[in-house]
Amino acid sequence: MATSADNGAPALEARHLTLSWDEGEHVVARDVCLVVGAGEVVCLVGRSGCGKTTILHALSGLTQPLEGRVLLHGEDVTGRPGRVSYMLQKDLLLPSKRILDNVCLPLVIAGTPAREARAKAEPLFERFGLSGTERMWPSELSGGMRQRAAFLRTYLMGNDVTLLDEPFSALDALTRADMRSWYCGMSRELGMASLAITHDVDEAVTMADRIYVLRGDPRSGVPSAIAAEVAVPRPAGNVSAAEFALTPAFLDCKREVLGLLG
Ligand SMILES: Nc1ncnc2c1ncn2[C@@H]1O[C@H](COP(=O)(O)OP(=O)(O)OP(=O)(O)O)[C@@H](O)[C@H]1O
Repeated sequence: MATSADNGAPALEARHLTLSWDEGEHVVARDVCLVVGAGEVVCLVGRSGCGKTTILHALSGLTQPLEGRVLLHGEDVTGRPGRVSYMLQKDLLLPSKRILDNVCLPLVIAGTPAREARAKAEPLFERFGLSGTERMWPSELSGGMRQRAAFLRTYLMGNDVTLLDEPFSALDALTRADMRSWYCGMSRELGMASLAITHDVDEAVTMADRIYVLRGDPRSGVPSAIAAEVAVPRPAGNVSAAEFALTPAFLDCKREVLGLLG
């Protein structure tokens, strides 16, 4: 696992988080520990309702854990929002703004003059596969292109840790597969630390370097916990995600994760 260059600490670390949505009345997850290094894509998988989003909220600082700490490059940021990027299923592009102005929004909100923000964003359009869309409206773009624009907007927030809450699930199957490959390549290339939650085991094995398996049933009073950490045997060289999905290594890993989910 890669660590940040400056102090050797992981980009993101959760230490013994215990979480609740109602200040301790109902515990959703207990003693959650995980790390994500720079240049890594990590998935957190678990059945619906087991507490994945609750964990992501705590990691983003939107909520305060009952116990435990969240560290960014070794710094305690527990309960402090705004330090990591957060990608949702919906792209949340503003329909009344052209794509260039949409992706510039975080910079403009942070006080960067619009002209300067555009100058910073424009050179990135090609890298994000968005060339030619600068002057277009969100309604003119396909779902995949809109999602790329949302990723560029997130990237411009300047955080090197990104949390993803099932960001591809609103896309059709083919676009979803393309976007996963594209995103993971981009995230690794830029040295970002990405943590994605999903209940789709195929998606997790396709995307991740490592998978944390979350198990429990908080609705029945059984708080979730990390049952295991599984390393994904990523194929060497230029093997496409579709080809990887047909290999024994992929199927073995998928079987292991499904077994752990119970
Ligand atoms: N405000 C709330 N009121 C009642 N129950 C809640 C609230 N917030 C979370 N929960 C409960 O906490 C548990 C965890 O919810 P969470 O959304 O984190 O799960 P999840 O794994 O992300 O689910 P999904 O995959 O369906 O999105 C669920 O059992 C849910 O019912």
